[in-house]
This record gives sequence, structure tokens and C-alpha cells, in this order.
Amino acid sequence: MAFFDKHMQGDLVGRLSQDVAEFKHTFKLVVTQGLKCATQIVFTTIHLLQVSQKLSLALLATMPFLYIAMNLYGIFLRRISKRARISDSHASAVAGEAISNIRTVRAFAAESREVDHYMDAARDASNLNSRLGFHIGVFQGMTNFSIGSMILVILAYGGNLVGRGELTGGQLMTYMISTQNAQRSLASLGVLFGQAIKALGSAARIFEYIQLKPSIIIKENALTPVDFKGDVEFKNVSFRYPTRPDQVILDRFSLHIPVGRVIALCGASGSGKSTVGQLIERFYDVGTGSVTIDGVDVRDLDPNWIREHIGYINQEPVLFATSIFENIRYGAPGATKEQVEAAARQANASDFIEGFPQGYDTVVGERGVTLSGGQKQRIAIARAILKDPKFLILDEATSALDTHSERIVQDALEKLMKNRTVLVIAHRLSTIQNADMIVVMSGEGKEGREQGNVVEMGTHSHLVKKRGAYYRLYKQLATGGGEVETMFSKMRGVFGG
Ligand SMILES: Nc1ncnc2c1ncn2[C@@H]1O[C@H](COP(=O)(O)OP(=O)(O)OP(=O)(O)O)[C@@H](O)[C@H]1O
Repeated sequence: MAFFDKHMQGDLVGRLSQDVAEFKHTFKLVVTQGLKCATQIVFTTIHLLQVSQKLSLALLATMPFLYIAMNLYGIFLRRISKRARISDSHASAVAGEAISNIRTVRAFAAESREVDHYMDAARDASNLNSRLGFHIGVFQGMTNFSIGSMILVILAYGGNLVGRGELTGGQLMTYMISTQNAQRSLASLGVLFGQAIKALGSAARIFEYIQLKPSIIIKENALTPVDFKGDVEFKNVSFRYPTRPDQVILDRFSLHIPVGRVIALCGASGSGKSTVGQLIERFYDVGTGSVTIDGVDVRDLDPNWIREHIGYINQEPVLFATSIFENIRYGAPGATKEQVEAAARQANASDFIEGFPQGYDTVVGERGVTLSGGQKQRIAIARAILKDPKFLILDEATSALDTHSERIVQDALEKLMKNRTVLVIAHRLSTIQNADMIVVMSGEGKEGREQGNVVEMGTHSHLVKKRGAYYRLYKQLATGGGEVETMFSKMRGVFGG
């Protein structure tokens, strides 16, 4: 499994930036125009009170009802506006996802399916926005209706006052003219209110995210020890992902990774191998039990300090849409040109990089689409070499490269692994056999153990002698395999994953 749900994060940031920009723009407009209108209304009201108190009080008496009615309608409008914003973002996300995965879409000849998918999302967004527009129109209509009603009240009651000699005809005319000023300001406020409703829809989403509680609580006095040795221990760890609380991933899982050793973690797909890596880097907190680094619970350590000292090479290396040089330098932002080139040489990447017309300045395209799988892996290795971590987590790719690339990548990896503590999530026989210790994890209740537990642990020769789950797996590989065969499919057979 990938460490990050990058796609989700990218989408979220895009949608939030859109919301923030819209909110800022409308907020400015509403504040400046709204203040102008409100000031006009206040001055006109004072003037109206001076001309005729009785008439003004009659008008003001209707205000609380108007205020309540407008507010109730406002709440209703804000709800629709929020839903409209969500469906707008959903439609953009559907389009964005299809475009960024265009190769897969094409490979499955799924263009029309994706277009239909987008049309459905766009239709929902369009319906909700039409509904919102209709109700904003109704709201503005209601504002104009109230204004018209006010004129009627003035005419009827004012005429009555003139008849009783309490107001002159001239005063009534002045009153009417001043009321028109107030009407114009009120009408503008109605329009501004419609815009404010849309902005509040965006703001509601922004605040929802601002108020999200982080699942990883970083202590104020989190530790950043001077020295990182890299002795990692899992003690009776139970873990479930927060998004899937019913699925037990690790169940009383214990493992010691001593400094300077290479530990190979193997087991069926989905047995929790990558999760073990994520817990070391503290991307999640354990349910019960503890994970310690050099004897200190990771919950007491500053996560940045942990991640600065750990290198991680993913099954599918993630590259950024920038130059090869910057992609390698991501491992150590202050590195010089010479250091970047030296890391590339060690990672067996310099030959192919220098073969490109633009060399290290070659831009790799979004997510590195212009490079082969093996090239991407070697850039990721160069990046890790530059970072020079004491502890390395290596999530081996499940799909095999061709024999030549495989040998080059394997050689680069071996250089990277030297003099470090390594946890390798192993799919290849060669990696497993050479590890200092092999840990076999159980998957989905097979092998008489619950999911996410250790079935067997030991060196290759010890486990072969034991003739248990590992031996059965090894036998299958030895008869069917060769050095570079992935263990992925074989493990399914042995562990039922
Ligand atoms: N972010 C997540 N949210 C919820 N469940 C997850 C998440 N990541 C992984 N899982 C689930 O946790 C289980 C273990 O996943 P993990 O990636 O650790 O397995 P793995 O042994 O590394 O698999 P593979 O060999 O296929 O990479 C799987 O059932 C997976 O569906």
C-alpha cells in the first residue's frame, strides 16, 4: 500500500484554495458595499424619524418580522449553498482524476464511461446551483416585495396622518423621497446578501477543515534526542486504521529490529507489512502496545525528528513534475551539484541521466511519467542516498523489472543498505535469503493465527529446517522461481491472501 493518499491530498488542497479565493473576494465586496449601504440606511432612518416619528415607528414595527423571515430563509440558503459547493468540487475531482489517470482510462477504453461519470456529477452540481440561483432570486423578490409593502404602509398611514392634520403634504413627500433612498440601499443589501450566502458556503467548508482534529497529537515537549541509533521495537501492538475501525490489521504484534541488521518482512498481500513501516514513521498511532525507537515511545518523540532519520523507498516511487536534479535533491535540499551527481552515480542512475539531452535538468513530467519503472526507482534510491538515513524502510516493488534493470536496481539497493538498519518489506527470494532475520506475517486468519501477527521468525536456514510456512513458500519459489521472481503471487497460495 502507498504511504500517502497523495491524490486525495492534492484534490483537497486544490478545492480549499478555490474556496479561500472565492471567500476572500466576496468578503471584501460584501464588507465595502455592505458598509456603504448600511450607513445610508442609518442616516436615512434618522432623517425619517425627524420628519415623522409616528410614521417611522409604524415602519420600524414591521422590521422584526422581516428580520426573522429573512434569517430563516438565509439559513435555508446557506445549506443549499454548502451542498452546491460540495457537488462542484466533486465534479472537478471526477474530471481531475480521469485526466490524471488518462493512460489507465485509455487502456480500458473507458473514455465514454468517464465522460458519463463526469456528466452525472456535473448534472448534480448544475441542479443544485440552479436551485440555489432560484432561491436567491426568491429571496431578492421577497426583499423587493417588503420594500413595496413599506411604500404602501407609508402611503396609507401617511395619508391618514395628513387627513388628521398631523402631517403636511410636503412632509409626506419628503418622507417618500427619503424612503426611496433607503429602498435602494436595502435592494443592494439584498443582492449582497445573495453573494454573502455563496461565500458562506465556501467558508463553511474551510472552517470544517480548520476544525478537524489531527489524529496524531504532537506533544508540546516532544523529544528530539541528539543521537538516533535506530533500535526499533514493537511491543504487543494492536492496530486498526481509523477509517476502518472494524478491521484488525495488527494484533498483539511484537518485533525487535536491532541496530545494523536487515530484517525482511514477508507475508500475504494485505497482511500488514507496509503498515508496520507506517507505524515506525508515526503516520498513525497504535491502539494498544507501543512502538519505541532507541527505547523511547514514538508518541513522545517529535515526528519530524523521526522522519528526518528514516529513509523510505516506496513500491512505486513518487517523483515530482520537476527536473531530475531537484527530484534527487529532495532528499537533502541543501545538497550541491557534485553531491547530487555522486548520489546518482552510486544509485547506478548517472548513465541514463547523462544520456538525456538535458541531463540532470530533464523534467520528468507529472509523477515521473516520462521515466521507466527502473529509472524511477534509481532516482528514488539516489534521493535516499543523499538523505543518508540511519534507518531504511524498503518497500519492494511487487512487479518484476526485466532481468537487466532488476540487477542494476538491486545492486544500487545493496549499496544503499550498507551500514544501515533496514526493514525490508520483501517480495524477492534474493532479499529474503540474505536478510539477518526473516519475519513471516499471517494474513486473514490463515496459519491458525489472527491477521497481523508473526507466524514464524528466524534466519533462512533456521526456517527452512523448521519446515513450516516459510519452508513451504521457499519450496514453491525454488521450484518455480529464480532469483528475481516476485513472491507476491506465490504467497497467495501459501497464506491464502
Ligand atoms: N489507509 C488505510 N486505511 C484503511 N485500511 C488500510 C489503509 N492502508 C492499508 N489498509 C488495509 O490494511 C491492510 C494491510 O495493508 P498493508 O498495506 O499494510 O499490507 P501489505 O502486507 O503491505 O500488502 P502488500 O504486500 O499488498 O503491499 C489491508 O487490508 C489494507 O486494505
